[in-house]
Amino acid sequence: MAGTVNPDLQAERDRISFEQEALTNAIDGTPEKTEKRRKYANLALNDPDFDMTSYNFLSRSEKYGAAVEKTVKMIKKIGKLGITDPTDLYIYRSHIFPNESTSFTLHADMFIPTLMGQASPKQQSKWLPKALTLQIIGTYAQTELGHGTFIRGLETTATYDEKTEEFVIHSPTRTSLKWWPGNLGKSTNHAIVMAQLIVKGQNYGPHPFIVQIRSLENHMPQPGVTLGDIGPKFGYDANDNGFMQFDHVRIPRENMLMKHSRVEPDGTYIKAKNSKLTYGTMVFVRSVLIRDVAALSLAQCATIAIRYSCVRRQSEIKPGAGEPKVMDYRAQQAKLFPQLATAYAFLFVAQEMENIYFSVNSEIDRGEIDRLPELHGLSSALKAFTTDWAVVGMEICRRSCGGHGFSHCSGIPKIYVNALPGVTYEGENTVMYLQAARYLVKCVNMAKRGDQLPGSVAFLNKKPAPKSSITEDVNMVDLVEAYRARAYYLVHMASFELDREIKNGMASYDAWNECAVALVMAAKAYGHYVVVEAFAKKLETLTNNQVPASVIGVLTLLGKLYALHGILENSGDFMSENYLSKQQKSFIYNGFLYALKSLRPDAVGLVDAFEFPDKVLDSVLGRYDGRVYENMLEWAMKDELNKTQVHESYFKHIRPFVKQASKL
Ligand SMILES: CCCCCCCCCCCCCCCCCCCCC/C=C/C(=O)SCCNC(=O)CCNC(=O)[C@H](O)C(C)(C)COP(=O)(O)OP(=O)(O)OC[C@H]1O[C@@H](n2cnc3c(N)ncnc32)[C@H](O)[C@@H]1OP(=O)(O)O
Ligand SMILES: Cc1cc2nc3c(=O)[nH]c(=O)nc-3n(C[C@H](O)[C@H](O)[C@H](O)COP(=O)(O)OP(=O)(O)OC[C@H]3O[C@@H](n4cnc5c(N)ncnc54)[C@H](O)[C@@H]3O)c2cc1C
Repeated sequence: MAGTVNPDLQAERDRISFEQEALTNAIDGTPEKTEKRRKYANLALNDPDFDMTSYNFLSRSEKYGAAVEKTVKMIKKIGKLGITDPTDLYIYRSHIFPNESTSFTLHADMFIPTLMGQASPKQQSKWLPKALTLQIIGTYAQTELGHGTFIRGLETTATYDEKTEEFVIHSPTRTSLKWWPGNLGKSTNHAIVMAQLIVKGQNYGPHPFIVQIRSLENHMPQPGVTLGDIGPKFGYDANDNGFMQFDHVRIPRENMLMKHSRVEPDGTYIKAKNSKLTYGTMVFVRSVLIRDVAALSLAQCATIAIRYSCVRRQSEIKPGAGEPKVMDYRAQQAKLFPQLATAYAFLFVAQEMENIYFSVNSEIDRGEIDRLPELHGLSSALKAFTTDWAVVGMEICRRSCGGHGFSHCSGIPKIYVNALPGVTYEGENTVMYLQAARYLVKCVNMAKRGDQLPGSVAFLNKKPAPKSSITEDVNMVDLVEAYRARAYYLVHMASFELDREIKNGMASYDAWNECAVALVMAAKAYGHYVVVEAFAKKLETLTNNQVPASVIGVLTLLGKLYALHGILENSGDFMSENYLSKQQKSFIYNGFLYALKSLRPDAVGLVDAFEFPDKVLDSVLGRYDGRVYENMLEWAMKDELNKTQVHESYFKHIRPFVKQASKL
């Protein structure tokens, strides 16, 4: 019956043990934040102007065209509605473009943040009003055909000409072509270009420059600029990731973004307090990705897979007793509940990362840069750790939907391919782990000298107990301590290996490469520890804020499940040096099984609490009403192949072939 909820799903909702609204508030951060999210989400969702053809049935060019059309409509609405706060804008946008790029994604997420973080106040007053009102539309053009990771290896040059007080932007080689920048192929007319700054023959390294790349009149490339789209990709269809070549393009001196370092008219170079401040936009996006790409994408896939698993019936548990919901198979719970718990864990650690980002950033704005290394180390580790696990988890969710998980009707492929490049962009994950490890190794040496380490690395100041105190009644405190111990030992082990190679006469750079396996393991263990600890801290905060006990109860189970699952998956680490005994390992295993069983009745409630609207999930399998079978056929009929009964290729190829074959 249309309009009613599938009784199997309704039965799940009827037995939820906790106060769902309070949990939703905890996910959002506060009740006020929930209210705000709902307000801006509903503005987008209830607007008939944004009811467009389903994304899944469009060609790449149509997807791009639809994105441009929707983007322009959205911008007009934003003006009318007077939405200005970045978070409100983000909520509004993400309900119009769920798991898709807008034509101005890079403009909003990197071009404007770069102007805010890298331009001097005078430059900001010139460029920001134009950017905020879309008189200019920009992207962030750093990566080249030959170099993405190694920014110091970029080949694009910005050579200062003192006579004209201009920079000459040039692409000297084929590998220096800018390659990948989002929205560069077709949409934008300006770019922040990262180029090697050359003044009086001296190279001062990569710096940001603002360059007009297309005419504001007819959108044709500016003289000396060659532009295009880089072609089809694994996903990200609506985004016109592009290429760009410069042939001695002149820009005024004032177009170098000069908040941190400057070039005076006479060519005098004034260097930044820390040259890595130039990389600030990447740190910002890495911090944001943890929630907006890793946590939310995984939470959406878990929602789809768990709802569907409560509607899907298959096989038998007890012979002859009928087909159970696939959610009732313990093996299905063991696949999906850890993904659900991970989504929660990533949402909570993202809240912490956001607080740290803003606090360190305001210190930087005051000229205090002491905490920059921690911000870089932590955001690198968490960006890599959360995106790595999110894509693994999303694939597990997809498989848990059986065959239908492979269809776009599940909604999972779209979410997955949108999140997948998060493991590569903004710093390839292995490279990010190694950056975090670089910081951790330094911290070990500082701790050895007796320095007190800050925030997330303070754990390196105190040697953990040699044995875990985990008992049969596993609790969050012991679990956090186990993760702390694992991170401590793996970081020390990597640091020890490095020192040993160097003492044995190896050059430090070769030793670094030799020890990369241990260093990556150490950074992963650090990321894992930070996530588990953030979960425990969130539980503490919620308890202190008198959140209902039912919510604390179910979240504690989820927190434990996340931590227990991680130990089972990495038991070698935890059992080395007998930190965890065989008996304790059995406590962990039993605790895991207990958590699966205990969470089962609340599974649907726990995903409903995320409040992803159907329009965002765009999933027949994960519909709120659970009416999956009633809608699959209708969905499939939208495909172009179903527009005619007999495809034209039959007349062109099959019929002539069959006719000919029948004559033989
Ligand atoms: C948190 C805020 C929440 C806000 C909420 C408000 C809501 C607002 C809404 C916002 C919208 C959100 C939307 C989210 C969706 C986002 C989608 C965006 C689409 C993204 C598209 C993709 C774009 C890109 O990919 S851009 C290109 C990115 N490229 C990279 O990341 C390149 C990676 N490489 C590097 O970063 C470096 O080159 C590196 C680190 C690998 C090495 O650099 P190096 O120059 O070779 O340096 P090295 O010699 O190794 O190190 C020297 C020294 O410097 C330290 N270091 C390096 N980097 C940094 C840094 N960034 N900061 C500080 N320190 C740094 C390094 O550790 C060394 O230190 P020492 O050991 O002490 O010498
Ligand atoms: C969808 C998408 C959107 C993008 N958008 C933008 C954009 O808007 N603007 C922009 O400027 N760029 C953009 N990029 C580019 C992106 O930032 C780079 O691809 C990314 O930083 C990785 O760099 P790379 O491609 O050079 O990888 P590589 O560095 O070539 O990586 C290849 C392999 O080498 C390994 N490796 C490299 N260096 C090291 C090392 N030091 N130690 C150990 N292993 C190493 C890596 O781990 C990886 O396995 C985008 C990319 C994608 C996929």
